Amino acid sequence: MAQYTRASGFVGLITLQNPPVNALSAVVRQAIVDTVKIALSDPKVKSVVICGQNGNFCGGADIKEFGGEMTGPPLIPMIHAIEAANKPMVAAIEGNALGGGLELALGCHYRIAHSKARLGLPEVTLGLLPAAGGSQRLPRLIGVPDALDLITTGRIVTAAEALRLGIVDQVTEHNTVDAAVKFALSVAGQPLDARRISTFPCPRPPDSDALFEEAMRKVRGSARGAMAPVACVQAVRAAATLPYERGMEREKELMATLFTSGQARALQYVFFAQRAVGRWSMPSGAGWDTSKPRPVNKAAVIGLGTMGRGITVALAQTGLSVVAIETQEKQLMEAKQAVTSMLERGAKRRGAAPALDRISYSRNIQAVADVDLVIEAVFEDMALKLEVFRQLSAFCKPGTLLCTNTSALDVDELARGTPNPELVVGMHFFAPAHVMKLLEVVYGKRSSPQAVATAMQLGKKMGKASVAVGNCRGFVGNRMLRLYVEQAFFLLEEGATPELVDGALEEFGFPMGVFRMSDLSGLDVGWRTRKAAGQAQPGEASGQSARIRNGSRYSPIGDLVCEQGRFGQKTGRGWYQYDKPGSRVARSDPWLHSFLEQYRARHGLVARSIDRQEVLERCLYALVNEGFRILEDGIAAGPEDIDVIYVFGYGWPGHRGGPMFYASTVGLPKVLERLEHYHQAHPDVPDLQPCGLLRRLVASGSPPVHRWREVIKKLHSQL
Ligand SMILES: CC/C=C\C/C=C/C(=O)SCCNC(=O)CCNC(=O)[C@H](O)C(C)(C)COP(=O)(O)OP(=O)(O)OC[C@H]1O[C@@H](n2cnc3c(N)ncnc32)[C@H](O)[C@@H]1OP(=O)(O)O
Repeated sequence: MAQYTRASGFVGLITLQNPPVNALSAVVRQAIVDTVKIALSDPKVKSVVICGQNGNFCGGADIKEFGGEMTGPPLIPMIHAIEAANKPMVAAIEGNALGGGLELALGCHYRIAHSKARLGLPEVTLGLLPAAGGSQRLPRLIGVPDALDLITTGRIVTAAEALRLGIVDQVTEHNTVDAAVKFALSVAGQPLDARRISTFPCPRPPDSDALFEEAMRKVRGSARGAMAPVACVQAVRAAATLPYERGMEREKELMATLFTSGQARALQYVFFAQRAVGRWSMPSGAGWDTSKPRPVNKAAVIGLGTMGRGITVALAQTGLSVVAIETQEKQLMEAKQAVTSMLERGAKRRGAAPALDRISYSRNIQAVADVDLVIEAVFEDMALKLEVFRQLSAFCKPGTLLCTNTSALDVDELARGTPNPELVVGMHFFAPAHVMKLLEVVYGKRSSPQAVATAMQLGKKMGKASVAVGNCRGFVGNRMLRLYVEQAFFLLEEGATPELVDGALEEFGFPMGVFRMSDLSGLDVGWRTRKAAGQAQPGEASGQSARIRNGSRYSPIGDLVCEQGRFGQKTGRGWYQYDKPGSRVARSDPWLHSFLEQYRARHGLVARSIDRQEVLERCLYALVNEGFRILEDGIAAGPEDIDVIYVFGYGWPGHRGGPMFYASTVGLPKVLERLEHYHQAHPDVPDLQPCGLLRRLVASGSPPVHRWREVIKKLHSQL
């Protein structure tokens, strides 16, 4: 709702009240309409201030209402009434003014912001556009180029930047409502014609056609099939080329298309999934609501390779003191230089001072003596990690949390090697660790809920989407990825090319297909793991037996490509060819195509025609099927956990909502039917056999994704 009071005798004060972010629900909109009427009809009131309760102006339209039937007064006429008011309307912005919240403020005649306020139009991240007049008012207020930037990216700006751009009229360090009331009194009675943004002409840059074409090219390049960024450009173009009323009509049309597209629903699901993963739980029942994190003020990072350096930067940027430890002098010096320049670059981007003095460097592991938490990031080798953990257990103060950054190793085995296994958790960072948004927090059988809570809180502080998952080979992300990549290899054997597979996946919305991604990350990484597991066997055998491991189909194609020294971009050759080692532009490679032909001939395989639909179904449904197994095994607590991991760590397109959400939109019966079909066609691939949980969900009427947790809970309680 909204509370109406009078301030300083002559100012009507409307306070939005809808915790926690004062979202513009139907009730709030109705209350705004009612209180504005009261203020405008009260002859004693000379001007009006709109503010939000609890230091937060407004987080925008109530996203939860988007799924259902819209009730209550619509936003657009409400904001028009505010703009048309004959008394000065002043927005007092503390905390967040986002989306519809900022659009409401743009309807006011003046905007006063606190120095810590954050303003933006992030609708594009929810698959929408600022359709309460924001796409038409903002360009009129700050010009087309800046409006395009903010609206197409959803970028949130500080009060200082908002002042510089002309979004707000004044920034205060003091009480914002007091400042706004004082300001409102000072402008009472002044003419308002020049303050109604909708009446401003939109400043049109001389080269506006080129500007919009460039903006469209840019969003099409990065949107990967997402509709909202394109619609945002179209809406701003309407602001620049049409009168306000017609621009509003265009905004409405574009919004209607987005609203019913399915992409908005997917992105809004991701928004809530991101929040849901914070409410983590462990199979014991312990979770976020029962486990208190330990305070972490000082942390250590052991091992300053690529991952260790990124983790050091991420920790220092969070405000922690960090001891960065590397035993080799030369590597320590190199790492120090690299960390310094990463921090300096980051600070320059943010316009802040680099956090260089938060880090101390040491060659001595005993420097961990006074830290609260250690993140070990040495080479992925169990014996080496066990030795490091043995030393940490000797030198750390009691209660220090011991985290291992690993993408594959067994967290329980590592914990067993320490006297306090309850203090051990996995923290699977993604490279580059200071940039990538995902963190898998891996709890072992004996990890204490407090240790998990501490790692989860630290992840959140680092700005990561942190997901608590159980311990198994590959955890959640890599366990599912293995099957996706494996299907891509099988498709090559059956007649596909890397270009076909990558083309289908990139058209789906991945930034890179399997093979371009493998070239980027290095083919040798997986080869080393397969060799260690005894799967990759040197030398070329032929016939079917060469393609079987432990009774299941195996493709040695990746191993054979590696045997040629083709490790991807770094060697200038991989699944594609590159101009030179390190170059990034992938070109089709005739060598690879003839290698595939010879391979098929040697193994008696007849190439068949494969279409993009089959590529998608094989790769994506195999991945989704493993996701169901992960849920069945209790490694992830719900589909949201898996979806957040895939959207934030594996390039899954957000507008498709993550793999489990995607499966629900395809329809679980269809996913089941296609998996059954492919399993029948490939009985030597047991992973294609549909998971029991998937069958169970289909048998129980394919409930919507938000109800899967109930089915899984029931399933686990029956075991
Ligand atoms: C015809 C006109 C139609 C449309 C035009 C307008 C469209 C819009 O306005 S769309 C909404 C645009 N706003 C946003 O995208 C902001 C979304 N919110 C956030 O980014 C953040 O929540 C925040 C920065 C405002 C606050 O962050 P933080 O303090 O970290 O809190 P949480 O994110 O954990 O949020 C707390 C709690 O609030 C729920 N919530 C937040 N924003 C909204 C919202 N706009 N509508 C509904 N609910 C919202 C959030 O889900 C959390 O609750 P749960 O933990 O229960 O999920």
